[in-house]
Amino acid sequence: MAKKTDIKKPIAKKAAKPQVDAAGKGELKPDLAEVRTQIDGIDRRIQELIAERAQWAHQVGKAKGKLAAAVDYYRPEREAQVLRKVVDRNDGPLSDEVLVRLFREVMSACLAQQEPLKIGYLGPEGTFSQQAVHKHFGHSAHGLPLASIEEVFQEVAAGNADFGVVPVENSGQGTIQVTLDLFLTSPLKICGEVELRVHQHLLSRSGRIEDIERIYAHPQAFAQTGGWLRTHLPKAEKVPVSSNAEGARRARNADDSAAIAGESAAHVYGLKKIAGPIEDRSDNTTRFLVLGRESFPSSGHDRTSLLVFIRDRPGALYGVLEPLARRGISMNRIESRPAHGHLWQYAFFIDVAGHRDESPLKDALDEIADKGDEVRVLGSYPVAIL
Ligand SMILES: O=C(O)C(=O)C[C@]1(C(=O)O)C=C[C@@H](O)C=C1
Repeated sequence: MAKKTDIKKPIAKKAAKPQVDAAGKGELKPDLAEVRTQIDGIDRRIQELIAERAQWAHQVGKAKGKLAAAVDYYRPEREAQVLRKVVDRNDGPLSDEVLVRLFREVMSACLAQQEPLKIGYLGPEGTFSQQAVHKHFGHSAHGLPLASIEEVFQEVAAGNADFGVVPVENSGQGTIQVTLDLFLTSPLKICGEVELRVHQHLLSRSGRIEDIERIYAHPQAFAQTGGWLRTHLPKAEKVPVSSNAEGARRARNADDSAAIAGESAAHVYGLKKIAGPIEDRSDNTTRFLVLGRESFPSSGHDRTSLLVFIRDRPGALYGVLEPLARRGISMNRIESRPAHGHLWQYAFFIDVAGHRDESPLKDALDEIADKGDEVRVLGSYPVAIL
């Protein structure tokens, strides 16, 4: 839980009066009807406050002037600041995760008053990408399931989706290379990141493990559950498919088939859970990036993704990293990919702390650009909040 900065307020103005319990053991318990009266009163106040907040959010919309579309009202840096304040104020009993989720939904609904945002993601429905969309944009945003990560890039670039959500790395399996490669040629900006705990489940029509001869899953899901599968279903045929939800869709049609997918796919495709969670590592987390067409200002706690094309000369990579290190800028990721069209030349994807418009990162980027290496800022965006 967050650092406590607030004085704890009473939960209700008037606490429910305790009573002696029916069994007469001397234990005090509150009167149920009175507790419910208190809850009714609080609910009324919460509802009034949510309505009042929605009216103010509408005023914010007007203050921004007459803008063309919903996408112009969305402010990721402001949302991050609102959520950080929620975490900072939290004094329990609900967890930071729960409160952030609730406040995200409130903001999502406030923004959708103008018009819901359209968010492209790797479909079909029931994928972890869809869960990431809900986690970051709330349920008032309109999800647009697309056939491939490439299509997510294309639809955002063409303006058919306001933003896109694409997976970029998994804590156990590493980088999703297709995503990085698409940045080599895309003009899109990264304007957010989402971290999602990924829980895999074995799902089938009957829910009986003894029926299973074939398993459908995305190659990443097979990699994340290899240990469990070797122990429990060593003889089953493994069929790789384009997404876990696609596997669930196939498993729906045959009693001898199962899919590895998230719980939401079980609901969407009417499957039963055979076992889960079955991932080999309990901290299995996937990081997603939010793609947009614009850059946003600093939120006060940001990360910047850079794409650096290194010319073939001694110490070239050092020349890029040294100005960052000298200023104490921490780097939490570096990844190289072959630069398209240049044999044996490499593009480096580097994530660093800070925002491109603020010192010390701004000064370091100016210095690197002066040396002649090509540095593209893919985006500066708020560090993921829970
Ligand atoms: O503060 C703003 O700019 C708003 O539009 C309000 C609000 C909110 O509900 O707090 C709604 C949507 C934006 O993405 C950010 C914040």
